[in-house]
Amino acid sequence: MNQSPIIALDFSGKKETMEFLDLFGNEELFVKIGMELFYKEGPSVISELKDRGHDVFLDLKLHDIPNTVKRAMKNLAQMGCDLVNVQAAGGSVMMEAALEGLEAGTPAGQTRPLCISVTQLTSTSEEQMQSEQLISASLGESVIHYARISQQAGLDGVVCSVQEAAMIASQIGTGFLTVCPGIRPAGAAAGDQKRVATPQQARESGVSSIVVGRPITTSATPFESYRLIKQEWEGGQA
Ligand SMILES: O=c1ccn([C@@H]2O[C@H](COP(=O)(O)O)[C@@H](O)[C@H]2O)c(=O)[nH]1
Repeated sequence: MNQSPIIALDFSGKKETMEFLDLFGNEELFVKIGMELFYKEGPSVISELKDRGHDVFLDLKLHDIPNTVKRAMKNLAQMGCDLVNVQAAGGSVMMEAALEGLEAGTPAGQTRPLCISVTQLTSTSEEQMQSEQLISASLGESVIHYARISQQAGLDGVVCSVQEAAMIASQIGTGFLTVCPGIRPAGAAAGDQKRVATPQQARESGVSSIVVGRPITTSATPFESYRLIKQEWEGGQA
């Protein structure tokens, strides 16, 4: 998978999104479309981003009965995105159905989008998980459990925080993707994120990919902020 930081394009519409991306010149990016942008603009925003040469993570976090997820994934597979996701809480049968849908919808001669599951949102604290989801395990145990059933269902990886990535790599294997939001350069506001880490901590923890939104999208100089985060993530010169 493309190792560049994944930029979360949490914008209200296509115009604002494309004006933001124009600031990056010809840079080939890995971008993430979430619910806000996709529900406003629909599939056309994916094809426009692909035409611009970007890799696309469609972050809709599907969570429904297996039949519904399978049929939805069949449609998503035809949109040309590179990475999609589901909620692990939907269960292993739902995750298997997601993969069946992706296989069925992928055009002949193309490879299916990678599919990962969300374990515990990076905006969730252990206290909140235990009191609101009534999970008595630790947050780390919950994430590992979800990662394990996701791998058994055939998924390619998980969304988790940097804090759980090394444990997943040691218990499940380094080939299993750990895609980590909640990334904040030192001193940046966490906002609604609870389990945060810097790009350097992400690199040192061996995560597969980082997802970064507001530290880039709300920056006065987005390309410069992206460049610095990428440099810290890669551990070298920009
Ligand atoms: O557990 C999760 C799953 C998804 N996200 C998404 O990542 C970005 C993070 O944006 P920031 O502005 O850097 O906080 C956002 O699009 C979320 O929907 C996540 O944060 N945590």
